[in-house]
Amino acid sequence: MTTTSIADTGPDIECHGLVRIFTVADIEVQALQGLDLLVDRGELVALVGASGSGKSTLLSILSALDAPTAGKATVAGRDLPSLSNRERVRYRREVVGFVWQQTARNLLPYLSALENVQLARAIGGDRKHPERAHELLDLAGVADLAGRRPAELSGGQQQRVAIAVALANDPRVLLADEPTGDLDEHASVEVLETFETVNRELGTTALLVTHDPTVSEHVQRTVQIRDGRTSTEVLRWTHTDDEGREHAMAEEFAVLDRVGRLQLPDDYLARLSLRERVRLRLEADHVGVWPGHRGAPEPGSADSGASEPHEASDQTEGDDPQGGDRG
Ligand SMILES: Nc1ncnc2c1ncn2[C@@H]1O[C@H](COP(=O)(O)OP(=O)(O)OP(=O)(O)O)[C@@H](O)[C@H]1O
Repeated sequence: MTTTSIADTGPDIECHGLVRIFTVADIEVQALQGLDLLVDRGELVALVGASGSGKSTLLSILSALDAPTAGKATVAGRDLPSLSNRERVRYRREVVGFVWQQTARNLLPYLSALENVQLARAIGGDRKHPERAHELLDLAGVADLAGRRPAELSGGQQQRVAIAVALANDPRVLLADEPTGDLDEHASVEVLETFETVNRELGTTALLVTHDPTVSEHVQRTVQIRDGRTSTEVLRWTHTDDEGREHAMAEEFAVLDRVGRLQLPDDYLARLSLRERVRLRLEADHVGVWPGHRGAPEPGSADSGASEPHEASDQTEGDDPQGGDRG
């Protein structure tokens, strides 16, 4: 469904400094600790991360099921924390579609695949185009199973019907929480390929939260979340060489937030014993990072002196990210 209130420019998902604190028995858990995330219109992005890193918390906020403690969360131009109850219902019906891990949350067991899609369309207010439900099942590769109920479908088939249901009202953004969590490898690939097809054919923006290591082969970007913040991203693209052969390319980046923070990968920290404080040096085209603890090797010769030990009086208190050698 196209509504005039949906923004046509800018990223489809925009989170800045997102914080979510849960308080249980006077103990605070910081599930999201200033998370930044941008997903452009038409992107297919996977969000991965260890258990407890904050993935489901983020998805609950983007689904407008939960509100952040602080920070900004915008989807298709809608400022989620400021939505009224009524706007939230419309948002969930018209702007976003959901695919959950559990079939019971996606499909009604006593309706056929086709009836599940038709019902979702009717709830969205469109009873005029019955052929659309067939088209969506066809897009998801399950048109021949239209008359079957969920119990008569395999797990992978159920999830592909669930994708058709999620698309019933032509949402701008598709959100999926562990959509392949209960599936074997073969069925997972079929479901991930269905997300790819939907993204390619309909241009629907999609964010898939997953533990599935094979997801990276099916998306343009994999964002890693660590301790409630996005830490690294892997971008993928196809390079065509001079002989016309296509090569799948990938490169990993650290995420730099708006105030210049980044998380170094765990294995870098371990390999160089980086902890507590590090020395930084600004070079012509890069920034060097060295261990900063006492006895650690000093950076090699350099004339910039950006992070050399220096008189404390040269520095405004709090300006020195390394803390210098003030001990
Ligand atoms: N309702 C809640 N009350 C208290 N703490 C919560 C609540 N929901 C999540 N948390 C805590 O917030 C942190 C992030 O949880 P979250 O479920 O977002 O992680 P996750 O990355 O989705 O994990 P998993 O992959 O296991 O689903 C965890 O420490 C979790 O215990």
